[in-house]
Amino acid sequence: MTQAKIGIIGGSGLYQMDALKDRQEIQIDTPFGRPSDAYIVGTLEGTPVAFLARHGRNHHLIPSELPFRANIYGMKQLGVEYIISASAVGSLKGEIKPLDMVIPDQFIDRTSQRISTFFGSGIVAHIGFGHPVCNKLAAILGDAVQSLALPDINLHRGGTYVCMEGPAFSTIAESNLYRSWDASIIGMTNLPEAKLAREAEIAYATLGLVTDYDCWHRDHDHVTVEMIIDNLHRNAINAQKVILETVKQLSQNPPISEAHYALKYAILTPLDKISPEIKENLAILLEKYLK
Ligand SMILES: CSC[C@H]1O[C@H](OP(=O)(O)O)[C@H](O)[C@@H]1O
Ligand SMILES: Nc1ncnc2[nH]cnc12
Repeated sequence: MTQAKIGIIGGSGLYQMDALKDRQEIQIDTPFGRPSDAYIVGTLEGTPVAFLARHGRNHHLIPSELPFRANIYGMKQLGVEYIISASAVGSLKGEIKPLDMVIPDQFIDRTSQRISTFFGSGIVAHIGFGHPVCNKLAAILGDAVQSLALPDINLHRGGTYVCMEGPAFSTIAESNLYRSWDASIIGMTNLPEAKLAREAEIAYATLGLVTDYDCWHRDHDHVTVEMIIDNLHRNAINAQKVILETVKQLSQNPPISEAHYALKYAILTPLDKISPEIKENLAILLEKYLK
């Protein structure tokens, strides 16, 4: 199978990378089912990357339906070691305005219907998740945004992303609750992805692309898809520039991330007590520990 060390997950509005050359569509089947769509593997200015549209290219999957495990496992099968995730988010702070970019360093889980682990059914592992984002990848992403100096767009390094279930947006009471927790942005997808990426020993960082002020701001209408569609398009153009620059910097100097050895001390079940079936299903995650 064609391999790529860098994976890109495109969210709402970002369904492809225009600059991707030598494209190959790769359909992958995983022990956790089919990913959201085919991976588009190709090169960005000479660097191999794998792109996946999180909701499918035609945006046909709601956040609760996303096959998160298959998406991350598929990336692992392609040899991905770094995932750059692009996501539309609502702002929970006055100083974070639509079209700004936020690189969160924390998450709060408000989901209820997601499977966020590869483990269970006979194998127990507990990864550390105090720092859910790879700080080295996040720094490269932030430097890429800064080096582009996009007019009128502020970069916010750090901040807490609230991951809600959706698909309906929040109530005012919920939005104000998250504000009282000092959270910065809200979305519906990134937490399960970040957790599974960590279990798969893939460094993960998010480029949050702000589309709205959710529903808490007195001077702004409550978020609707109709209201944010224009911002989604503008963000998708900016996101592609940032991703291109990030890939350039990352390929020149790929850092070793703590994510790359997240499973080293995480597995509690003795390896010789793990069934052959589990070993086969999780082969790609466990192979370096089973040698
Ligand atoms: C654009 S409306 C809400 C939708 O957008 C975000 O998607 P993604 O994170 O994939 O960019 C949010 O999480 C919701 O799924
Ligand atoms: N206000 C919001 N709430 C949840 N997800 C979002 N994605 C973009 N804006 C959002």
